[in-house]
Amino acid sequence: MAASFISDFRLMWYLDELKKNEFLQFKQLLKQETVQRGLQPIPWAQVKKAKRQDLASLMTQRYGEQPAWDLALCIFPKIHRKDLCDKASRESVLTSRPAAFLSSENAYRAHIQEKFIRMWSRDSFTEIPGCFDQTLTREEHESLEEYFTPRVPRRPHTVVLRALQRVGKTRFLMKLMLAWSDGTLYRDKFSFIFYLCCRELKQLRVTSLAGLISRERPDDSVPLADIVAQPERILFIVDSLEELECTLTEPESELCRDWREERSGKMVLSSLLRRKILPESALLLAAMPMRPEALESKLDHPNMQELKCFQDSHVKQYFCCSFGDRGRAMAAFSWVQNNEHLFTMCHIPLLCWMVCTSLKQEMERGRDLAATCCRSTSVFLSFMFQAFTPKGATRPSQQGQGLLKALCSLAAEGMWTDTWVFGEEELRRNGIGDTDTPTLLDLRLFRKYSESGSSYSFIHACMQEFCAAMFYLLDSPQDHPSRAVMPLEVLLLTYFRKERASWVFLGCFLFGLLHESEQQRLDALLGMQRSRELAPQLLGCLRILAEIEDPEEQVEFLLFFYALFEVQSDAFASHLMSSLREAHFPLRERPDLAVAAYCLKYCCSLRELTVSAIGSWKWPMGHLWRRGDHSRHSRGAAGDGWIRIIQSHLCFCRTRKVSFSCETGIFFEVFTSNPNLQHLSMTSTQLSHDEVWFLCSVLSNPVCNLQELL
Ligand SMILES: Nc1ncnc2c1ncn2[C@@H]1O[C@H](COP(=O)(O)OP(=O)(O)OP(=O)(O)O)[C@@H](O)[C@H]1O
Repeated sequence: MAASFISDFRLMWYLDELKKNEFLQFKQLLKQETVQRGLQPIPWAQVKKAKRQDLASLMTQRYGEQPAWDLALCIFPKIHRKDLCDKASRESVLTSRPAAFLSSENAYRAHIQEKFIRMWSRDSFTEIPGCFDQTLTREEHESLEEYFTPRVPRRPHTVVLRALQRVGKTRFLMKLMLAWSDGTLYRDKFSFIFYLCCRELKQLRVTSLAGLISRERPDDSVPLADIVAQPERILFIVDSLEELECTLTEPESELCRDWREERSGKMVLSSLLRRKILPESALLLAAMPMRPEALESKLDHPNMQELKCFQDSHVKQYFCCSFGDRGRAMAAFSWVQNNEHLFTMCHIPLLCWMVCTSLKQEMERGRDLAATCCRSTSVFLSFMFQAFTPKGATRPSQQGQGLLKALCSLAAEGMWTDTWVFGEEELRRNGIGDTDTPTLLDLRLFRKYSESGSSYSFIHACMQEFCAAMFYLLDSPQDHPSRAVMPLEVLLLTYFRKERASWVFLGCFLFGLLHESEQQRLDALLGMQRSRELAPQLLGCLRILAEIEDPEEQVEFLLFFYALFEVQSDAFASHLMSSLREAHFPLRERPDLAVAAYCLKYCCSLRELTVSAIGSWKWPMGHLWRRGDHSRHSRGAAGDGWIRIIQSHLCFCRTRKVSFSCETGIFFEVFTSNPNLQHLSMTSTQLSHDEVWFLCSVLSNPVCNLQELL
């Protein structure tokens, strides 16, 4: 855009930004200001009736372009619109730059646009045309603008976007880059935005910040030194921070002090994040919530944000678009919505795609979803079955079964060696040949880890966990090519003791595969009947765990509960749970409630129960109770239903000691129906005013037999 064009219309554009009352004040102050400066005032009658465009012309004609502009800049702060002066000074930096600078900037923007459009289409099999596109929504746009609006004057900005794995962080950053490259975002804020992906950075043994920037610039007509001379106009985006395992605790002496200094990729990044190089630049980091640990304390006043990419409405929209047929889509959606586990899964786009793919195919084959897709294990099994069964066949070919076996072997090795990205050697060791990788990519089980190189990962960590669980049904760990792979008993202990943070669903999948209704599908998929042999062994391990002394120290109850929930065997659950005397578990997300409700039903000998509600999940206390109307209960949210089920289980059990450390008193009501409950601990519980009222009313209830309240 020509600079002269901008200056001709500049005053009018700025006056356009004023609200009606601000524009009136501007006119009043214009009169005073011209008098004070000894300038000849414009007749008030003309000023009074002038619209914004007219006033801009009157001022420019009477005083000349620059003096008219200076007058306006002096008036804006007086009407509390200093932001317009700030905007003007930012723009003047932009327009005063030499033509070479502007053309280099434009070339860079064009390069970014091309690069990110290419990246977008590379990994887009989950995308639904016309459903989610490359444009930022209005809300996304507003929050991104807000992130870099000064909160603390003169402090450089560091924003951290946290979100779970595969939730769509990179996708969001791609949209940001595209919006910036076409001039709709941060136009006045940043001349350059550099996107650094830790996945790629990890592969660089030696580099410098200069090197990282140069990799991205197609034209070097402007020396790099000129670009970094204005660091406040640069934004660095760092994606997948957790990949680099950058602890940000490296000794200061090892960090770079200059953007040209060479170090490992990790050290250069650490120097940038710890503000040793280009400290005035802005930073936007995307990372998983807890990785690296205590990130917040290691950065300079970071603005921590949670990225919510795929919400309930998106899940619904995704179902509608991917099914095509609205009736079927809505049937499948309401089926999923009533299943806490599947619905939670669907908030990760990739898993939502997987759920839709499985449900759609099961529905097309006329199968009952309640029988084929009711738990996470069954959905994964459906997906696998469909992926490996050729069109028109009823079961996988022998060759397919061989590949599946190799895939499961790879997954098991990955779990034990904490590997999520596999190179050619690991693939070959586990029996996956060069010709198999395109098949696995086609089946959407694998994805290429980075554009360059030949490393692969499962499409989602859950998929790796599922395949690892299947390995134990397929093969004997002693025969695995890697000695790291341990026997089943060790796996279960490791899982239930939560010794490995990255093992989230492994144990659940293992037990889920034992479910009666999976057996036949599993036999057909694997071409053998090992699951029946394994069942007693697995259940025996669970029994040992349930009977150990001091269980709280030894196992994570909730994981144990989840495993039982996946098996869904009443006989087994009651056998294991009926002797359980203590249970201690946190409730973090909505599915935890369903699982706890299922298991507590069988805990008839429970003596002590500790339930803590942690995390940001909002407890629906408001639905359950309103002061002055204790009898009315609304069951709006699905979670309310589970709370009521838990309450009703607690009503019947002989629990005497109930140690609650909830953030709210959602279970208080049980004290009004079960006199066996005699002890309540609420240390570190913070009750709202309403909840205190509720507790008082519970305590005065004749059925309440509380003897001890801590
Ligand atoms: N709105 C969406 N609609 C459809 N698919 C999506 C959407 N958002 C993300 N995806 C898909 O989900 C997958 C993961 O997305 P993305 O790589 O952006 O997530 P991430 O959080 O950056 O992952 P990671 O944790 O591996 O860094 C990709 O295959 C992407 O195409």
